[in-house]
Amino acid sequence: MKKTVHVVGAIIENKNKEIFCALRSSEMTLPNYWEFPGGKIEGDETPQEALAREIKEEFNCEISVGRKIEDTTYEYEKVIVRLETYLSVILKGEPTALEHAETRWVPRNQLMSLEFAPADIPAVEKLIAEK
Ligand SMILES: Nc1nc2c([nH]c(=O)n2[C@H]2C[C@H](O)[C@@H](COP(=O)(O)OP(=O)(O)OP(=O)(O)O)O2)c(=O)[nH]1
Repeated sequence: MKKTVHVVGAIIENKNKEIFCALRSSEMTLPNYWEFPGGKIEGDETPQEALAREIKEEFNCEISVGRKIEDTTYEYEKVIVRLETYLSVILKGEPTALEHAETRWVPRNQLMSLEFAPADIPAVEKLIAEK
């Protein structure tokens, strides 16, 4: 049976209403797809705690986690991913990509021009529809 992993992604928005998007590197699982950065929830972490930890680990900055945007489950070839995404803002620091291949700040109406991981598409569509 396929394993289900519970993943959280941060939809970080700046003052210009742009959203922080990160390109998974060729060394990561699901390489070369754009994503909302984050990762798997560990132990008894809340989604908010997991997100803050992952963003600190992967981008060396501090975020504040706000409202939930989407909660979708997507079945990949080898794994089932439950992805919860939360709107977030940067509290401290500038995000520096420590593991990702590239990062970009993108206005909502241009999100579709990036090739997002399939599990992220419902969140992308919701963000575009909101504005
Ligand atoms: N972080 C994140 N992962 C996503 C998104 N969309 C999506 O399908 N995924 C998938 C990719 C991975 O299979 C899984 C999370 O992996 P991860 O690489 O971020 O987390 P991790 O460091 O804890 O895990 P790993 O790659 O070492 O196995 O969820 C997304 O928007 N953000």
